[in-house]
Amino acid sequence: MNPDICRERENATFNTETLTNMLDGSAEKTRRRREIESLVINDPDFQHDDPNFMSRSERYDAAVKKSSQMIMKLRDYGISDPEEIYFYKRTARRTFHEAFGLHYTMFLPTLYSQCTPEQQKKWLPLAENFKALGTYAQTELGHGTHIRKLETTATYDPSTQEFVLNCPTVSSIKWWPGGLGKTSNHAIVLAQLYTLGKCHGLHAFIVPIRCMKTHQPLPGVTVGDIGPKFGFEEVDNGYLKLENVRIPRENMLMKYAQVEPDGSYLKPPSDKLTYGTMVFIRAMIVGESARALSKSCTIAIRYSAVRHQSELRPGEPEPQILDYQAQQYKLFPLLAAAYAFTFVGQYMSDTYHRITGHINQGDFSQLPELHALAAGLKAFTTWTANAGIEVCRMACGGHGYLCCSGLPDIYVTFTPTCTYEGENTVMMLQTARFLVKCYRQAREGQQLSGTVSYLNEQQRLQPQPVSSRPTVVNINDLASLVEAYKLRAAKLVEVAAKSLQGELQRSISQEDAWNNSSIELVRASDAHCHYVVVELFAAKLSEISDTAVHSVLNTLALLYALHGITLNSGDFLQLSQITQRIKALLVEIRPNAVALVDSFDYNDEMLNSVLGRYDGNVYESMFEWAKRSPLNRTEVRSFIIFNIIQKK
Ligand SMILES: CCCCCCCC/C=C\CCCC(=O)SCCNC(=O)CCNC(=O)[C@H](O)C(C)(C)COP(=O)(O)OP(=O)(O)OC[C@H]1O[C@@H](n2cnc3c(N)ncnc32)[C@H](O)[C@@H]1OP(=O)(O)O
Ligand SMILES: Cc1cc2nc3c(=O)[nH]c(=O)nc-3n(C[C@H](O)[C@H](O)[C@H](O)COP(=O)(O)OP(=O)(O)OC[C@H]3O[C@@H](n4cnc5c(N)ncnc54)[C@H](O)[C@@H]3O)c2cc1C
Repeated sequence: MNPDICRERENATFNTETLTNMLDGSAEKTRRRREIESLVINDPDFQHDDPNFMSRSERYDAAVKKSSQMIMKLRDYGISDPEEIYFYKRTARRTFHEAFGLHYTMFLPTLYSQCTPEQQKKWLPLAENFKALGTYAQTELGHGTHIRKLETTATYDPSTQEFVLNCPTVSSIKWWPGGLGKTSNHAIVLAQLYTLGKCHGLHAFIVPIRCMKTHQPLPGVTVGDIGPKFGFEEVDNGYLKLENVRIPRENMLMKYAQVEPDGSYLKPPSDKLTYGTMVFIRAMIVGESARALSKSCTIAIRYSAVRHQSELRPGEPEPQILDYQAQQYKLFPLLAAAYAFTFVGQYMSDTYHRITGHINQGDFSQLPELHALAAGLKAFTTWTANAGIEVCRMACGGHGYLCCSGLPDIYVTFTPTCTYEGENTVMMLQTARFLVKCYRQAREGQQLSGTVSYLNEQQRLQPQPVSSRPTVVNINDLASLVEAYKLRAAKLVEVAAKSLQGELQRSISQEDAWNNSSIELVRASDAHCHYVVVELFAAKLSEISDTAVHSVLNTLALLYALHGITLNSGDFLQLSQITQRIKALLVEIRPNAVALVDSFDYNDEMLNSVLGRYDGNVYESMFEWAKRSPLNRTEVRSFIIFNIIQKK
């Protein structure tokens, strides 16, 4: 064990196992998680070479094999709990997505949430036994964000009681769905529904695309892979062109809207229920932001504890780079954000399941807030985590740029979360739409609830414009900082609402007024989400009984809140005092930095990083990894080429 990393662990002021248990929910949950992870770690079938040594095709083939093995093994182990399946899979797939990913994350959830009981009786056994292997085909070449303008059509033919699906233009070709290129034999296709000559907008249909016996594309189906991407090499994102493909009427997902055999249309309680799967994934991505950022911090902080470089005091040995204030200022706010997002991810998941429970009982009243919260937190956390992974990579110097560091793979796998499932800017504007509506309701004296109730508070406190009030904070008191974030959010929501109002008074259209206020609208959503994150971090602290753990997390929470103020100093005051306080907090966190990342409890296999190894023996393992590179399988390669050139 590297002596530096040993010393770091000896210096910790809290028990990492206590914090790990808290993150898992209990000591028993930690034990069970580790037990499941060890099933993968000790399984020779999952001890394979680094995908970075493979071609794209080899990576895809290996991913399909792994997905298949996981299905069989989970069955053999009798593991059926969704959370335990997730622990098993995330250990086996390490940093990468799996070939069957869309089947699990979007195809199955759509069947669960949008099929009638009769449809579930038919399709769930097929899908749960992987006879029907599916994807979620919504995006087209011409439209990803503006889904009301998607062009694929599903036209009802009452004479045969079938829908006829068509992609009438090049821009209507389905493009991007994961698992579409080679893997899936079915797709949930989002198409404009036409019946009795009228268009009823976007609805979901189960469309067979390949023969379940031969896996060949079915008649009228053109399907394939869209080619190499920035990352996601294990996933065959594909294209799909449908030409007069007929499906039975019963293949329209009819839990909320129906088409009768005669073609008459029965509309849903809300036309946004078709969008339900997207809300689910957005809510789940918040937790993925926490995991990607916490893995990156684990790698960068452990490496910074064993890397010695440069000279801090003349004549002294080279210090650990973790002792540089500049290195601490890069990494510790991200460590704080990783903990913050872990708690927000838990809150978002709980809130999603609570509200969808009400929706399943027919109460749709909280759907707008769920949509706004999932959209905003997905954008807020992925933008922060995306930038943070890059900071962690660069904080590791040249070795961070090596694939064996794990950081490039984490980055290229995570970065599309800022785009898919709702492009982040668009998502922030969706949240802003909800905030402006709530602001206006508060002004009219309506009582708000949930995460926007502060808009009532700010109205009651002082009727004059919120934006005129100074923000004074006690920079050592988290509750005071939460109030500052709340006031900032209220201010920026008011600024955005007043910008809209001003634009409208210039007698331009609602739409132009909206577009001309987009900067303020996005900033208002960002401030709202930032307040929610800080508030949830503070709320979590109140649940922690262990004084040592409470103390170290309180320090992280103060750092997260104060650092956020420096990033948005225009919205707050007292900058110099805050900078000094931040420096003092960095010093406080320093002895616990490694213990804090240890508490995330990522085993080396899942971390997949020679820099972030638990034992800190970085250089030895880097050299071993490099020697396994395919280019090193032969000594004389470029020399032969060189000789050929020389002889010409
Ligand atoms: C288990 C872990 C999983 C995590 C990892 C997963 C890995 C998987 C890898 C990749 C998967 C990627 C899959 C995809 O990308 S699928 C495609 C995703 N596409 C999108 O997200 C499209 C984004 N665009 C939209 O959602 C919409 O176009 C829109 C931007 C929201 C606009 O929609 P629309 O034009 O209809 O709406 P308006 O803006 O006019 O608003 C009208 C009212 O509707 C409300 N609204 C909008 N959307 C929703 C919704 N989803 N739910 C509820 N309500 C919604 C909106 O608030 C307006 O309400 P109001 O009352 O103000 O009128
Ligand atoms: C790795 C990956 C996996 C994917 N998997 C799937 C999948 O399985 N199934 C599926 O259906 N799709 C999938 N997608 C597609 C994804 O959902 C879309 O790319 C995403 O919705 C963004 O749409 P777009 O690509 O059309 O971008 P656009 O909407 O064209 O965005 C381009 C730019 O325009 C801006 N913009 C657009 N509209 C507005 C607006 N109203 N106001 C302000 N600015 C605006 C955006 O902010 C952005 O900067 C995947 C994408 C990726 C990268």
